[in-house]
Amino acid sequence: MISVEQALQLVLQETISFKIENVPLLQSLGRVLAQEVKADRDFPPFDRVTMDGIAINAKAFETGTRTFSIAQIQAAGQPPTTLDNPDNCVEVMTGAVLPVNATAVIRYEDCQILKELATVLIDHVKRGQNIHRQGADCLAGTVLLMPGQRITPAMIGTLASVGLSKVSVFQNPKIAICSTGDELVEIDQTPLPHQIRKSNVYMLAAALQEENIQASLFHLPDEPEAMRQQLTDIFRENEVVLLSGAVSKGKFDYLPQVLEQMRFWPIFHKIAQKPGKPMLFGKMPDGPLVFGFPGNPVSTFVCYQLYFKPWHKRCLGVSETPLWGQLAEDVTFAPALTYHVPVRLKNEKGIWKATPVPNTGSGNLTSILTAEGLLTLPADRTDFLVGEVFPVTLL
Ligand SMILES: Nc1nc2c(c(=O)[nH]1)N[C@H]1C(S)=C(S)[C@@H](COP(=O)(O)OP(=O)(O)OC[C@H]3O[C@@H](n4cnc5c(N)ncnc54)[C@H](O)[C@@H]3O)O[C@H]1N2
Ligand code: MOO
Ligand SMILES: [Mg+2]
Repeated sequence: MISVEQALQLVLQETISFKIENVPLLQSLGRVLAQEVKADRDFPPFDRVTMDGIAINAKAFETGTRTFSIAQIQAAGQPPTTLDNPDNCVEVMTGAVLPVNATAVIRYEDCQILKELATVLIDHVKRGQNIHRQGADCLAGTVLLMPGQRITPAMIGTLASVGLSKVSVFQNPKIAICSTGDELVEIDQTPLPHQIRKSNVYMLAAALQEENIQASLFHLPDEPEAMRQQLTDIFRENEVVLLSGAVSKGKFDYLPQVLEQMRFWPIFHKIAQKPGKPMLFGKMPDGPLVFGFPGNPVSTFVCYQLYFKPWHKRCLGVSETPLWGQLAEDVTFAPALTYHVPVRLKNEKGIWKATPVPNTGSGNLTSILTAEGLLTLPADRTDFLVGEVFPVTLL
């Protein structure tokens, strides 16, 4: 059995290159950028007036002029006028181009305007005041965004500013999610007393939806030949297959043996962890990558979070910032397994305090309803004390 660290490393070694597609700007929200984005011009592209008021040549103020003749009015969106006499001023609006020869802008609140004359009421005027200088934010050619960034509303604003009506984003792989097990019925059916409704596949589909991936859902019966036939079709059509269940030691856990008959290339089966010990991972020759998550709902969910998600991020080039949480209660866990404890998280003065949620085992889906993260406690210890710090994965 391999360790959590080894398992993660083996999963991350199997990254694949996603195709790139061009989508209309607004459809790129939440997708991952696949192109470098540079400023197409200086930002701001001209000396921009930042207050409504009058533009003057500051030299005239310095030599004692206080009252200026209003020569023109300049709105935003107009080409710049020229201040050809230092005794004149131009009324300028926020967003307007600074008139040629003007070197300072004085707010209307600091002037008195009477007919065609503007008198400055303040004693100090600094050259460059209320002017956003051309290129002050960035110069043309500056790299603003890099591939691997998830597109946010603020980024949409930047993409719009540089004129990208279409954006290159990574295409997601075709993913299938398969439930297994004859005890499962569809969610719109009334289960018999010995049956349960499928939940894992919906949980996985929803988690993928958060990543903007629409997966197709399948169900495999506990019958090897039918399982093999269905998998043949699923493997032909998909680049990644997420399976839930049938990977442990039960008489009807046919998945490992069926996959073996199909020339599946196992990379690992079983990880020294709880939950999720029987996880299976490998690939089909010239076919999809296969994540075989253990069927217990919490195990499926935890393995998705700890192995699929980092794999997906790595494929997209999305960087991850490791997070740490401080145990808020003592925990004892004797087995020589890494223990992923579902925790509630509370930030106290910049430190994430992690409180384990009551947990009755990995069959209990409701135990992770209140959890906000998983605190990963190492396999080589039994007692974990309040105040100790461990890696956290946000859920
Ligand atoms: N003798 C041993 N038995 C078990 C071991 C072991 O090491 N030795 N490991 C246990 C652990 S840990 C886990 S986790 C489970 C994993 O089992 P499987 O991957 O084989 O999954 P199943 O047996 O098919 O199902 C387990 C459990 O989960 C329910 N399930 C499955 N799929 C769904 C679904 N789509 N929606 C809702 N619930 C689902 C299923 O009904 C079972 O209750 O094995 C332990 N056993
Ligand atoms: O590890 Mo199993 O994943 O505890 O239920
Ligand atoms: Mg089983």
